[in-house]
Amino acid sequence: MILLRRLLRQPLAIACLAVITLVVLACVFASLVAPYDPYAQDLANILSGPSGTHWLGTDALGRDVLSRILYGGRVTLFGTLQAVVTYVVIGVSIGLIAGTIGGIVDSILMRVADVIQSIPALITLLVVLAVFGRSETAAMVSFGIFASAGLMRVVRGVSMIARTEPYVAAGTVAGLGPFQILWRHIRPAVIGPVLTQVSLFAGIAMLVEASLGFLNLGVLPPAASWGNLVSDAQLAINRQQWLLVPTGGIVALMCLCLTLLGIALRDTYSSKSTAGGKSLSSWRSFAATMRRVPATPAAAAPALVSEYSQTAGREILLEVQDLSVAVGDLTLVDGVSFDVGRGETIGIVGESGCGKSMTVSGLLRVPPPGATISAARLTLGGEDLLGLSEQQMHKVRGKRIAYISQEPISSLDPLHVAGRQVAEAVRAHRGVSRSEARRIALELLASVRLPDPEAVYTKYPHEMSGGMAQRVAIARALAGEPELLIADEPTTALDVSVQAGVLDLLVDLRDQRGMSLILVTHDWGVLADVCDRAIVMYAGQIVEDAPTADLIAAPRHPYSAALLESIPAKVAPGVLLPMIGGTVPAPADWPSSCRFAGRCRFATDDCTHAPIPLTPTVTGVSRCVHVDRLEEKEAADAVTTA
Ligand SMILES: Nc1ncnc2c1ncn2[C@@H]1O[C@H](COP(=O)(O)OP(=O)(O)OP(=O)(O)O)[C@@H](O)[C@H]1O
Repeated sequence: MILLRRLLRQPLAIACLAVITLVVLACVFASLVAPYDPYAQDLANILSGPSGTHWLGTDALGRDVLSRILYGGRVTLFGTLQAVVTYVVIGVSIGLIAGTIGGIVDSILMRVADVIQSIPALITLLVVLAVFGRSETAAMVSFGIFASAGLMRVVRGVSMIARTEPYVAAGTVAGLGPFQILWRHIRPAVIGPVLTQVSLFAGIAMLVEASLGFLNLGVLPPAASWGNLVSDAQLAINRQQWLLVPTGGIVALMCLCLTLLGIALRDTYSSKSTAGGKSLSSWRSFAATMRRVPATPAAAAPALVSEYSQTAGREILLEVQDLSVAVGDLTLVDGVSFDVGRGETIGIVGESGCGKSMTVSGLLRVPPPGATISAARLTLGGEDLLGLSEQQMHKVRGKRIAYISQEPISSLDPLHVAGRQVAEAVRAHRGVSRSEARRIALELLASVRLPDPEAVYTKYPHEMSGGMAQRVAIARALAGEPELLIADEPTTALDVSVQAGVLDLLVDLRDQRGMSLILVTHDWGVLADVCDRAIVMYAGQIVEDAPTADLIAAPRHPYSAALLESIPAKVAPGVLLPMIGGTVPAPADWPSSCRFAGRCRFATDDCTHAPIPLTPTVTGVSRCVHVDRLEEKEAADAVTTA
């Protein structure tokens, strides 16, 4: 609808649509509008030229040219339609299959397309006509098949790109099935380019049909088609040149209008396209299986046996052990282990590129293209998520574990109103009727404190502010009544004035619903205010995991300490903000020993020989051999302060 509305804002497109519609209707209803019988001859009035009685003149047998154009149009338009339908059915279905399934299926289908495209279409048409006894239907269907290879490539390309759109990934994580994703999100992305291609192809197919008629390979005289009318006009050209004007003109006019309409559609479509973005959003929408690996005791155990994990009465909801994400030989997340208790909030903190988002992608089993995930243990409420098939995991995502991204607007599909996207998730998870889903969606929009849920329901993402869109995304995440909500930097892209409101909302929803929260953040203020426990990540590993208050008061890893020292709020006015020298190394440069050693003021030779395991500290766990030096420093600082 948006496409149509935008198209109708272009005068040239309106004119082309009007001409095409008028001509098609006049041909379809030729028996009502044509002034004469197309076969009626008036031999006393041949090649007469335009007159009051014959507006477009008569042909060499005195037949009315206007009537023959209208009746002949039926044949040409029907032939064109046959080619277009074949082109669309084959091109769209194979393009969608190749683009959404990918892999070997895609390779095979694209090789088939290569073969089809390498066959010379016109020569093959002549063969088809010879074999099928001049059947125009066989010729036009064959032409549709040959041309469909081009459409296959277009649809495949668009659906591959659409598959990586943030709102498609968000839909997958929200628990929508592959067919719902295909119908709701990929189909609208494909419609624009398909309509453009169809319009351009229809012009070409019409020319091909007219050429067959011109060469007397289509319907035979006295039946009319636009092609054989041009042929008749050409035969009479020495006696009456006018005849070529209406017969050739109608073909030229229709081809021109179809081509201009195709160009207008293309412009409309490309101005509508939206940009993608980073995070889970730019990742693959159809998730991966997960490899089970044996636990490595040194890496996994300490995080799970820390004093905090053993707190009496603490009920563990999520347990992650030795989670790794790799792209080829490159490990991006390296043996991450932690757990989340029911109703708890865990913060994951670290500089950009430390693997926070990738850890979340691993948990959800939605890795970036080409990445593999492995873990020794992954359980939710005691259920082994590692053993689940992708179909079963799909039911967990969105329903039991929900996700909200840092890009609220791009996580919503620009083509659907907000309420519909929330209602769609409600239906996917609760299996209720449309009207019930609408009612629940309105309730959810109200629960995220949107002032006028009815009005928000009908808004498109581009009509919303970032804060409003994030509340809609949260409402959608709540559709499945999740036990765990993962929020990847949920306030980063928002205006400072609305950040606090969104965080308060998350905390209130957590408390009201008894949900657990995993917050990925760069912001220590958020950690201090909201999180029970903080997990500090550096270069794909957990380097410290401790209750937030303890970690902030006395960090047990030099990286945590350095991050805390560089918080602007902790630095006195006029004093230069301490910065951590250097940057996080790229995954290919991660050493097997301490990864922070190159930037660490405590680094010694001990740090650069062998992998450093996580070891228990008085507050949690730390991956540092100099924890005692940090503790000494803490004691010295305490004395100085006193
Ligand atoms: N598709 C990919 N292929 C290869 N490497 C990738 C891919 N996506 C991310 N990476 C790398 O993985 C590492 C971890 O990235 P990740 O996005 O998890 O970091 P992050 O801590 O979440 O950063 P940010 O705070 O900027 O979101 C980075 O070095 C990044 O360059």
